[in-house]
Amino acid sequence: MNNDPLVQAAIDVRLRAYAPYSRFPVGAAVETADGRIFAGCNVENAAYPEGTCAEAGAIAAMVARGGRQIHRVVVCGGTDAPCTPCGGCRQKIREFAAPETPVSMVSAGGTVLLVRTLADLLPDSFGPDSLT
Ligand SMILES: O=c1ccn([C@H]2C[C@H](O)[C@@H](CO)O2)c(=O)[nH]1
Repeated sequence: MNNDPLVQAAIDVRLRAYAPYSRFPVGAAVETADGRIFAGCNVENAAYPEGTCAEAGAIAAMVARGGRQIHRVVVCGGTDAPCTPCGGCRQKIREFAAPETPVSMVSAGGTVLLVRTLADLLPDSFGPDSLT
């Protein structure tokens, strides 16, 4: 087990995922600069491309509560292989996180399988600062 509340949030929310097509439920949790935790799960759709990822749900929940800075991310894919964020989610995290922000991939039991920084996952990225 793991007593990190961010890990537990990702594990718990994964159980609420709606993934009838892929049968691959995912949970994600983000922690903001002020220590708040927001969680999200994947929500699939019969029109497949309309499905949304767990990370997108967690980020939307954060923004809806006024959060703007992600300090940590945890993703739980339920398998013993790390569930790394898809390319689109890496870019979504990039909008609100610094290059050194850790992204941890955990098992359903809370074992940390892999930790990468955002810059590891998305090198030479395009972000808000690129537009100024
Ligand atoms: O980091 C990830 C990887 C995959 N998925 C979802 C998308 C889809 O619903 C299912 C299979 O790809 O897993 C996520 O939510 N987050």
